[in-house]
Amino acid sequence: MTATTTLSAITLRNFVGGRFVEADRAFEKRSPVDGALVAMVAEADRNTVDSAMRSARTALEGPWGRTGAGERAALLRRIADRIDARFDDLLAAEVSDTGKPLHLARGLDIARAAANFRAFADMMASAGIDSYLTEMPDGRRALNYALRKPVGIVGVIVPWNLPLLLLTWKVAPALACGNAVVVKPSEETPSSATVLAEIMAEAGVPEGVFNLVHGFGPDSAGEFITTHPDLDGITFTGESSTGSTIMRAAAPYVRPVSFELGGKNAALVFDDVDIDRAVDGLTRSIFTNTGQVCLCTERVYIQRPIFDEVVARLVDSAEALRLGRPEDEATTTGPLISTAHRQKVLSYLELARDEGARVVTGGGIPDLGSDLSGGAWIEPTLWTGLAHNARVMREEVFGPVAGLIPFDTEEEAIGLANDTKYGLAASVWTNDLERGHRVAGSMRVGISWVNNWFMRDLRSPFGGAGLSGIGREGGMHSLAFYTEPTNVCVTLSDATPSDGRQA
Ligand SMILES: NC(=O)C1=CN([C@@H]2O[C@H](COP(=O)(O)OP(=O)(O)OC[C@H]3O[C@@H](n4cnc5c(N)ncnc54)[C@H](O)[C@@H]3O)[C@@H](O)[C@H]2O)C=CC1
Ligand SMILES: O=C(O)/C=C/C=C(\O)C(=O)O
Repeated sequence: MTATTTLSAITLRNFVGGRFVEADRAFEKRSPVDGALVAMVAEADRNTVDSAMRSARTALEGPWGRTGAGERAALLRRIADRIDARFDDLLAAEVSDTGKPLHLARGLDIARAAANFRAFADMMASAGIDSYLTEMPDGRRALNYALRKPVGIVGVIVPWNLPLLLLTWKVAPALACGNAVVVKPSEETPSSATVLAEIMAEAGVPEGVFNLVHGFGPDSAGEFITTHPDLDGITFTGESSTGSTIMRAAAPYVRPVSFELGGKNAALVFDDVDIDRAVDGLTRSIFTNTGQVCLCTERVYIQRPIFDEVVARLVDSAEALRLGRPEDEATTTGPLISTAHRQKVLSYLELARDEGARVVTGGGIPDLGSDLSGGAWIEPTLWTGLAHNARVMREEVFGPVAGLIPFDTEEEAIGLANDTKYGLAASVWTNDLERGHRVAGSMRVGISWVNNWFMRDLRSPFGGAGLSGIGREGGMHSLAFYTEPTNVCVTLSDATPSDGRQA
């Protein structure tokens, strides 16, 4: 993506204080399908971010700061209804930015955006509060209860892989809890967030509660948000090293952060498994969204007696994937997000070869004809023959790739899967229920699936251990992050001394 000063064709603007505003600079968003220009995007400068922060503060100090949970839940439902009404606009926006297949964006990204608002509306409307009847040793009694208050202004910074899904996963609970937000989508995916800003206005979200600023990370909108003195908390999804940078920005102000970062997720395939089911699940877990989901599998450990068969079946599945234009219903797999990201993925494929991998399918740039030659296409790729400690088996690639490694015993497989600095997700494939529970429970990760992948319950904790993040979101975990409790302790009865006098 290139920065430019051409302003005449700006199509996507920043949304501050309830209206779209002008900017002095703009950048191009190009399609990863064929390199065509998708939009000129207004880049927010420091003043625009300042103004977003002021609008957010004004909203918090106004009627928004006094809304009840029921009122906010009703607002979230109106937003969800508007997402349904603008479904096709969101779909078009998401697909033109990412190049992902229409059916994927329809079934996953846009559907989840509405579901995120409805789920947190339900949770907020029905959530109780912490309360304790306290009995002191001397006989005094009190009622403790914790009021849930908004954190304040929350900076929401999200990546390009599941743009609307991840944005709404954070905005929905933040608004449910009464916060105001300043959000920055990735520079690669500005479109669906802009439609969401329109939806916020249509649904009646008060001015200043939802602010959208476009731009990059360092020395741009991302940095201006995370270093802003008036910010109260940061929620971020993206690369682990960006998480470190944002943590440093948060440190001087001791701001709460919630991070969902990278992964190097393992799948463990035992020889008692139903191979059809495992191959189907692994194919999805390696290649969905062209491998650009933080939960995707990049390491597959397969028990030795079925290793050759599973490898052959996975190769067949990878070769059956159809790369092509998103609007073609037969397309299973889109491009990577950009040619810059493809360069990174290709450098890992080169590294795999240098480290001694045997590439069993894929490994390069496909020839999809001259129409698509300007896109960020890459072949679904699998390799074998690498030791578990090879660099490419330890670092996140974030593409449609995986390394396949045999193992002998359950203990060995658990050790291999857990031998990583990441700790986001794992999947276990077995027909032995006891083993499924045992192995899934011993994974050092935030989410561990047995015989499935990416089946989500929005009430469950979501996040990662180690380099994969800090904290959890989802259900009550989101309500905990997006609120600041004030515990109130009220005396119910004073102590009664043993001789009967009042204390
Ligand atoms: N969920 C995940 O695990 C993801 C991992 N990645 C990996 O990260 C690599 C880089 O992709 P990026 O989109 O550049 O990820 P990133 O982590 O740099 O960007 C994510 C978001 O953070 C913003 N950002 C970047 N630097 C920032 C800073 N210093 N302060 C505040 N905001 C900042 C970006 O503008 C974007 O909105 C990819 O090649 C991929 O391997 C990318 C996206 C998601
Ligand atoms: O289901 C979710 O809430 C999130 C899924 C994926 C990511 O967080 C990611 O790919 O970054």
